[in-house]
Amino acid sequence: MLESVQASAIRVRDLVVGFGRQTVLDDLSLDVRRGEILGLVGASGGGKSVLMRTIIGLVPRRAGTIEVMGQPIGSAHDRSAHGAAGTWGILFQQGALFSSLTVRQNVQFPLRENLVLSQDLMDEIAIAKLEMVGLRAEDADKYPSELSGGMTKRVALARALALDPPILFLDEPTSGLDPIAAGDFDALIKTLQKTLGLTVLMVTHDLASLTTVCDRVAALADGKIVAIGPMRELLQSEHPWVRAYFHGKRSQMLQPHMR
Ligand SMILES: Nc1ncnc2c1ncn2[C@@H]1O[C@H](COP(=O)(O)OP(=O)(O)OP(=O)(O)O)[C@@H](O)[C@H]1O
Repeated sequence: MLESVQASAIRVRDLVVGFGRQTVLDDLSLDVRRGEILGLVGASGGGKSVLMRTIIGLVPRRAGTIEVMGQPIGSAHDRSAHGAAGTWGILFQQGALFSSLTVRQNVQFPLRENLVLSQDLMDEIAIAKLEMVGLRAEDADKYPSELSGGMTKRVALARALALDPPILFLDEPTSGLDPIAAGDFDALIKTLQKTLGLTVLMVTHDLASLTTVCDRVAALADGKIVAIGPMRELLQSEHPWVRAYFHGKRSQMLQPHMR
């Protein structure tokens, strides 16, 4: 396949990240291809969030290089959560909407922070983003406390998409949702990938998401990516942690056909 088709949206090489005497990421390399949804799995405390936070420049690194859309990412702390000029949007684990702001104001927050736009235009953009994630214009004046868990995630997603970023980081997007809401959210991510051409890096423990939404899955163990590929390849991996993760008792109970 042509190099340009396979070009990386995110390229990580020989990354080392640690805190004090603890090394969390140890010579880690990873490519996220443009336009793909890459799922990231790993043990609890294994460094998935640290990897994501390092890619967006929030955590300093000890060694290694990171490029996002061909641009080197510095090790500094000076990046906003929406990336330089909207390079990425982020959906953090808790959704984290501002409770004192309405849905509309939450979605407009990155616009206010990064651009100078008229209120009318910002209102138009907010409604367009809400509709994009399956919410109605009527929801715009609600406060976060008036939303269901699924709606909260959708508003957080609309906010992450406010600046039309080419890359989306999702940290356990379906955690806390019932299986139907989780399935709907997965379908939404897939639709956004197709319609907007988004590249998505998604930390998830949700086996259904890994199977149905992710083009490839990467497994993080011992501070490195120990396996990467389509789900069917991960299921064949001989790596002990990957085997334990996908073929352990709990996984088998949930997905008997995966054996
Ligand atoms: N700012 C920090 N200072 C010190 N140690 C940290 C910091 N951030 C993360 N760590 C440590 O790095 C390790 C990896 O944490 P991380 O949050 O990336 O795990 P994770 O794989 O995302 O886990 P989970 O699936 O439970 O969310 C943990 O041991 C954690 O205590």
